[in-house]
Amino acid sequence: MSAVPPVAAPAAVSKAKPLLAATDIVQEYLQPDGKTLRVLDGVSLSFEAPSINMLLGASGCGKSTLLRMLGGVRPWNVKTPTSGRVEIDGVPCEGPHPDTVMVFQHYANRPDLTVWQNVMYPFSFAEWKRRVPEKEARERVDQMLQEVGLADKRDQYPSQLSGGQNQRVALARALVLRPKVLLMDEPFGALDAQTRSNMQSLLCKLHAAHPCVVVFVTHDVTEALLVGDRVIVLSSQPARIIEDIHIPLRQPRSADWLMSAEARQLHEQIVGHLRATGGRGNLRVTV
Ligand SMILES: Nc1ncnc2c1ncn2[C@@H]1O[C@H](COP(=O)(O)OP(=O)(O)OP(=O)(O)O)[C@@H](O)[C@H]1O
Repeated sequence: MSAVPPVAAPAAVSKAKPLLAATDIVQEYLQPDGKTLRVLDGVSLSFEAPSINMLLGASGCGKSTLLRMLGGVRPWNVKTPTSGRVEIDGVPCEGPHPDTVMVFQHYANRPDLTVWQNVMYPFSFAEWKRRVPEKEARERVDQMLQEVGLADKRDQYPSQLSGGQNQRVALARALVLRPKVLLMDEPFGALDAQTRSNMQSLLCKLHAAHPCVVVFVTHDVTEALLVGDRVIVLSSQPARIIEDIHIPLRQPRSADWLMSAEARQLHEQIVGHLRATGGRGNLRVTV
């Protein structure tokens, strides 16, 4: 009998840990009537490389719940997540993480601080004092204000700024920390169309200069297509992932591209999913 030739052992495949990963996430909330509301149902997502990832879904489906969870923000009286896990760089994320920052629609600028002081503000906390020497922090703030186009407003207060300018301050305060993960909850939702478009372009520019994983909640399909490298669509409550689209064309994407056959097909696909989920209102479709 001839000997069976030895089979070569497969080469070890080294797989980099994702920058951010959520695995089998279930979130349930106890309702005032004693019933349990399941909001997220087995959501798994992983983000390997710097990219802008848009999260779309009907109002109330659980987008903010998922986003806050990715940032380690836990409601004080609720076990979050009910089951499943979030990891940053392969390490379980149990609470707010220094490499993760959040930007909200209501930009949370301190009214008693100037623009410069607002962007410098995170460096007043012990963790950031330890991480970044004061001289470097000041240089970073000056540089960020240049990048967001607010160098000439550095001594003004938030009440003296427009909504778009205030959101630039919030974005500068987030990116000055050079985060690995930037979580954005409808950051441009309250802005007029022109300002919103300017902010979308600015975000793409800033992201190219400061690569990180951005997870961006929006109701706006056009915004998702213009800004996102990836568009993740959630079903209505309880949320599951029903579509995960990678957009190969690099930003900045033009309004002309939105009229292309490729963009129109993607738009129809996403809107179709959102409509099929029964989208309880609040779905903005702007193409
Ligand atoms: N701490 C909590 N306790 C109880 N229920 C909660 C809590 N936080 C959120 N919920 C419920 O979870 C559901 C999802 O809320 P969430 O804010 O995550 O949705 P969303 O998709 O971001 O909504 P929207 O698009 O309207 O902002 C809602 O029904 C909400 O009432």
